[in-house]
Amino acid sequence: MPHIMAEELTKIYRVPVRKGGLRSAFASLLKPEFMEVKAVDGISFSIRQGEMLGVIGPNGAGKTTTLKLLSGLLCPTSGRVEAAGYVPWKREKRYLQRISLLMGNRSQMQWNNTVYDCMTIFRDIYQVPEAAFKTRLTELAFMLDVDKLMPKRVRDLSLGERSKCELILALLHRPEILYLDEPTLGMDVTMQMRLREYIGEYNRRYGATVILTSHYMADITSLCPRVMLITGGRLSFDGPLSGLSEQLMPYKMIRLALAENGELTQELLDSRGIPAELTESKSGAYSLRVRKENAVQASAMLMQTADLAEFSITDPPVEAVIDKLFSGEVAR
Ligand SMILES: Nc1ncnc2c1ncn2[C@@H]1O[C@H](COP(=O)(O)OP(=O)(O)OP(=O)(O)O)[C@@H](O)[C@H]1O
Repeated sequence: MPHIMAEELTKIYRVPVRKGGLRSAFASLLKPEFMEVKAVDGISFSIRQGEMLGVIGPNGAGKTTTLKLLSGLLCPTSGRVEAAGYVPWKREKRYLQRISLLMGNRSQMQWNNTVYDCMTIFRDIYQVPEAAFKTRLTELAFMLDVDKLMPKRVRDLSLGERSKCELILALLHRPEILYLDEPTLGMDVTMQMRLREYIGEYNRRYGATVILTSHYMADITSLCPRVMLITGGRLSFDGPLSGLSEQLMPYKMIRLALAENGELTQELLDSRGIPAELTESKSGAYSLRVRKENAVQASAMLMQTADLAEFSITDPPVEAVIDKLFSGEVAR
């Protein structure tokens, strides 16, 4: 049985339309107009217990709305959703105790409290036994290097420090499902790596299901064997990362270096009918892009045409695929 499943999940926001000008402002008071924003548009998927899933997509694609629907912060407009045997939007206490929703751009902590006070408030809300609270807090604070922050007021923390404390709060009650929305936001590179390591470790140790959104591809590539790509509220891809590049960029990269005094130009490639596009050339080293179906033919022709010192053929890096997707260069 899947741990989480969604069927034709849809969320439409109803947003009041505000027009400029005094007359229109009065008119909209008397007869308000609304427009509909379809943030999530009929997506279906299922997730096994213990899976780590990365949700990616451009700004405004519907990633956060999906996490809010799964965690029960929002009620779907239509469709079905179930997690750990519960219907999230019913917000049953037993469900809320099994999950955590961490949003990198929102704080769960009261600004005037000390960090330690926030921890004890969460301990009480989730009824974490005192001994377990102490052990978990000590371990997490050590791992994330925040021991010294405990007496500090939340309003005095830097963004990265706050993100680390938010993660501790999210893990104190040892949830079996972690919904992480941009968890590494504002952290320096070392801390991002440490946090990733810990999330991986948490998943392995407790068999937790983790659903993660991030614009940092390293979060996704290092943690998530499976990715879902959401674009315009729809699920455009669900599968392994490598499959995503197959779908979005059906190309191979050829890198080669020529033996002394050789030169490779686009004109030469075209004149010999080699189906490849020269994308970079630097001191005798070249990068070429070829469509997958032409890779073998292009490689053979290159070997006949030029005196090669080095030759390799690879898939495009996933970061390049995502960059292209986010910049709108790849058809969605
Ligand atoms: N409370 C809301 N009311 C109205 N529209 C909303 C609301 N929240 C989100 N939207 C709209 O729904 C769409 C999806 O937003 P969502 O926050 O889910 O996207 P996202 O993929 O998480 O984006 P980002 O990567 O920028 O965080 C966007 O068009 C957004 O403007």
